Parts: sequence; C-alpha cells; structure tokens
Amino acid sequence: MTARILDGTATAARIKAELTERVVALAARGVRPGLGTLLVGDDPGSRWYVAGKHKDCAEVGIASIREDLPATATQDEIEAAVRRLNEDPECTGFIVQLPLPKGIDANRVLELVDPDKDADGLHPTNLGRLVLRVNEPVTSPLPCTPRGIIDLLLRHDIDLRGADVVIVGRGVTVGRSIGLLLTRREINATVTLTHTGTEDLAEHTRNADVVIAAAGVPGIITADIIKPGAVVIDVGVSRSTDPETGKSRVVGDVDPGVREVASWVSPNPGGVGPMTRAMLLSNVVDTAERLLG
Ligand SMILES: Nc1nc2c(c(=O)[nH]1)N[C@@H](CN(C=O)c1ccc(C(=O)N[C@@H](CCC(=O)O)C(=O)O)cc1)CN2
Repeated sequence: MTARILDGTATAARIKAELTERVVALAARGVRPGLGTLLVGDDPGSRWYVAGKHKDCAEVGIASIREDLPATATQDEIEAAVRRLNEDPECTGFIVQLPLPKGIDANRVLELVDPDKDADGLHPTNLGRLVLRVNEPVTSPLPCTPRGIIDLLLRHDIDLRGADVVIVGRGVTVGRSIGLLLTRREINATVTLTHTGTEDLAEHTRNADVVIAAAGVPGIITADIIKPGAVVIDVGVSRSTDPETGKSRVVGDVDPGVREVASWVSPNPGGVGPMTRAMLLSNVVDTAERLLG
C-alpha cells in the first residue's frame, strides 16, 4: 500500500479563498478584522513565522498590526505591549510569538492577553471553556494546530467517529489540547495520550486508527509500529542540515517508510504547518464575525 497525501498546502489555499469571501462580507458590514503579532527578539525562525502570518493576512484582506521588541525587552515592556494590543480597536485578535526569550515568564504574558482577542486559542480561559463545555457549541477561539489537524482530516472525508486516536507528545499547543477537541460529541474519537513516560509506545500505536505524532523526535514513528491502513499525522518539527545544499530543513517525527503501510499521511513540511497558519486566520475572522453578533 502507498499512502495518500493529506496536502496541507492545497487545503490551506482553499480555506484562505473561503476566508477572503468572509472578509469581503464583513467589510460590507463595516468591519475589518485585524491580526496583531508580538515578536520579541531576533530569532530567525520566529521572524520568518511572524512575516508569514502578515503575508497570509494581506492575502485574505485582514489588517496587520505589529509590535516588535528587541531581545533585551523586559517583562514589563513585553506586558505593556500586550496591553496596547488588548486596547487597540484595529486589532481584533493577536498572538504572542513563542518561544519568548529566556528569563521571561511566558505564562504571565499569555495570561494578560484579553481572552476575546486570543487568536491562538491558548489562553487559560479559552482552554478552560473547552474543558467545561462538552455538550454545548464552543464559541471561543480554538487552538490553531489541533483545529488545523481535525479540519485537514474532515476535509479529506476521514471519519473520526469511534476512531482510536493515539497522540504522541503532551505539549500544550498540540498533544494536550487536541484531545479536548477529538473527544467532543460531534467528533466522538477515543483518545490515548502517550508521552516520554509511556512504557511501550508501539503497543499503543499498533492498535491505532489514527496516530498524531507531536513528539519532536525525528523518525520516532516507524512502519513497524503502525497498523496497516492507519492515518498518520506528522506534527513534529526538528531541524537538520541538508548534506547536499548545506541549508537547514524540517525533519518530522514520521519515518518515510510509514507511507508503505498507512492509508493517509500528512507530509512535513506541507501538512500541518500551513493548516496551523490557515486556522490562525480563521480564528481572527470568526472573532470579527462574533463581534457583529
Ligand atoms: N504563538 C505561537 N507561537 C508558535 C506557534 C503557534 O502556533 N503560536 N507555532 C510554532 C511556529 N509557527 C507559528 O507560529 C509555525 C510553524 C511552522 C509553520 C509552517 O507552515 N511550516 C512549514 C515548514 C516551514 C519550514 O520549512 O521551515 C510547513 O510545515 O510546511 C507555520 C507556523 C512555534 N511558535
């Protein structure tokens, strides 16, 4: 069997086209959504991600607001920038680009974000709403990567009802939060969350209908620990240097041999990353639509 590809780049392009229409409809009602970003320091990766977010905004007609601070910015200066974005009427949603420099209390910064402007869906209030509102529709922003993974699966008609899903990795942005979405009644998957303390990872993954690999360990998911026909999502981001070009490249958690046993795999790059970006835009547009009631 050769797996089919869950093309995140093409799917994200379709989502952006849909969002462009919604932004035009909002403009007709006098509302322009605006995404704010707070970037601290000069890490090239973070700068690239933030630049990508503003490029995406321009593509769909969302306004861009930037707060860029030097790596020497103090906790107080960063918190003041969050307050400016909270109060800026042009900014309907914003993100604090992670990671923040060493020595900064990131949780304190993130808790200062107005939950109604939390475009990443990672504010404790919004994660708490996901925990508490099991039986009602959630109208607060959802975490972008989990939302993007589920959207990618559903848009390829992969039925998650009753599916056994094994998540590898317990980070907040993916591992812990995606379980909250997958176990909602409208999805109804059964979730196992594995992590570095799991004694026998293979015992879990071999029985899974869907494996979501977010461990950040290159090639940890190999063909021999995947059930034939399973769906495998590669979220891991590690970097290595390409021996031919000398350039840095992304390496995922999923070994290429998995494509011989799985029914679907998400490539990395080109899978979950573009979907995460598209979901950030979706959160901003959703919030602007909610503002109109
Ligand atoms: N506040 C946040 N900070 C960070 C997040 C986040 O969701 N919110 N996630 C990552 C970085 N990130 C977005 O900020 C992000 C990472 C990767 C991609 C992406 O599209 N990657 C490409 C590959 C790019 C490459 O070759 O380097 C892909 O997967 O195709 C988008 C966004 C940490 N910080």
